[in-house]
Amino acid sequence: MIEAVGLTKRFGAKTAVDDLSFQVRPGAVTGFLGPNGSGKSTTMRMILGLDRPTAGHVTINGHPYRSLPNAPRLVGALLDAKGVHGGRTARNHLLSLAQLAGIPAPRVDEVLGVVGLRDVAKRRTSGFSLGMGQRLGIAAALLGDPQVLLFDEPVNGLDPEGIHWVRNLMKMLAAEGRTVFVSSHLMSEMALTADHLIVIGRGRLLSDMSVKDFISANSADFARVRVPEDGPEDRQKLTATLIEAGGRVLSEPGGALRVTGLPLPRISELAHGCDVRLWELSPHQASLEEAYMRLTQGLVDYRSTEDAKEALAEPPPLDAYGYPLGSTGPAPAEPVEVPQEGWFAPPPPGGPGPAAVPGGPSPVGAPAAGTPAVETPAASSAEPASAPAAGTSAAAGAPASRTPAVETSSAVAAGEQTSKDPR
Ligand SMILES: Nc1ncnc2c1ncn2[C@@H]1O[C@H](COP(=O)(O)OP(=O)(O)OP(=O)(O)O)[C@@H](O)[C@H]1O
Repeated sequence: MIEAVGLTKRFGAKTAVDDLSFQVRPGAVTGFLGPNGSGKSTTMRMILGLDRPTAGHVTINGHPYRSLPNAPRLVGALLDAKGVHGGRTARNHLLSLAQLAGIPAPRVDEVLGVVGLRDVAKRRTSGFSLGMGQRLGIAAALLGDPQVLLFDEPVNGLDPEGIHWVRNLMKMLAAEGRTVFVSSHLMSEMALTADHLIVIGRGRLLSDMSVKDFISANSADFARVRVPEDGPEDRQKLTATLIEAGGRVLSEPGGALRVTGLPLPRISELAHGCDVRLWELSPHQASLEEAYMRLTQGLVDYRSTEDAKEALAEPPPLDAYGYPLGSTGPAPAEPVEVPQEGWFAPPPPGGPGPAAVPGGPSPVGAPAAGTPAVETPAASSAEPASAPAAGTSAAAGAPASRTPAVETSSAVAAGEQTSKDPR
């Protein structure tokens, strides 16, 4: 088991790791996630005794790495696959590591076979591709048949077959009772590989829980409801009924409704009660990537100036009609388009306002009594230029008289919304 307590690392004025405490248990793959520069590699380096903590400590099976008897046989790590002498062959590289750790030479050929490099064992590593280098780094980590394994971005540069292989390898190592700690930016891969997640942002712990709990904690599940396309009145009627029953409703560009706050059977009953036929009633849960983006998007240090989410990171608080609070000026001619992002469901009834759901479609507040509050929904992440621009310009506008939320919804209902549904 790896255990960090109050682990902190400063480089001059920069705090790379800030009071981190966590445990990585055996028998499971623990994913280590965080945006670029959040401190993952520094944490791994401290675990391996390569960086000295400024404060706190980290142990492996109760001992700091440097005090472990025969550490190379207990702990294997892939930190930087490029850290190899290019003039050596793959086999000689592993052989030198084996000799330093007192590992018998036949083990070298064994691990070369495991990582699929037997045919190129006698080639100099300077000619290796990125993926071959990663495989060699994994071979080095496996050399001592260790109980504790750390992998920093192991699938970096691997082809799909290689990624699949690493996934199975990690799972197999964990199933054998080993401790497997692996960092990655590939969320789809982590979702398939990891059992547990430790997520950090700017050096601090953001989350420490199972993958399943992480997704439920950081995403809003919703029901997608679709009525026949020839029935816009039915759509309005159903929307009003759902809101009256305590649900929250977003309107999708494709015509479907996203509903939270009501279980699926209740939605079905309510539709039946108001005599509206349904074409679709399906549950939706966010992916790990969506949940991760939702948790970390305010903590990303490096972001492209063309990144659509930049405009969504810290939306200003909005008033009941989707305009920035306290703004004044001429009303826009068109209904307001709100900042949009793919995975957001409406906030739960009585739940947090827009500031608590960064980047989500802005809740437009309670409508006049009896008026359905359909909110403009998520736009395609494949269309980054249009959706945020619309949201940003709306936020930047300074209207004096407000366009009520329901006008936005009726524009959507009438098919005037041009954004595509990302799903
Ligand atoms: N030796 C060093 N000297 C100064 N600053 C450092 C040093 N090592 C890391 N840092 C800084 O510490 C912070 C955390 O870096 P680290 O490499 O641990 O992040 P990371 O989460 O592994 O990033 P990535 O996902 O991009 O690999 C960064 O701001 C980095 O610039």
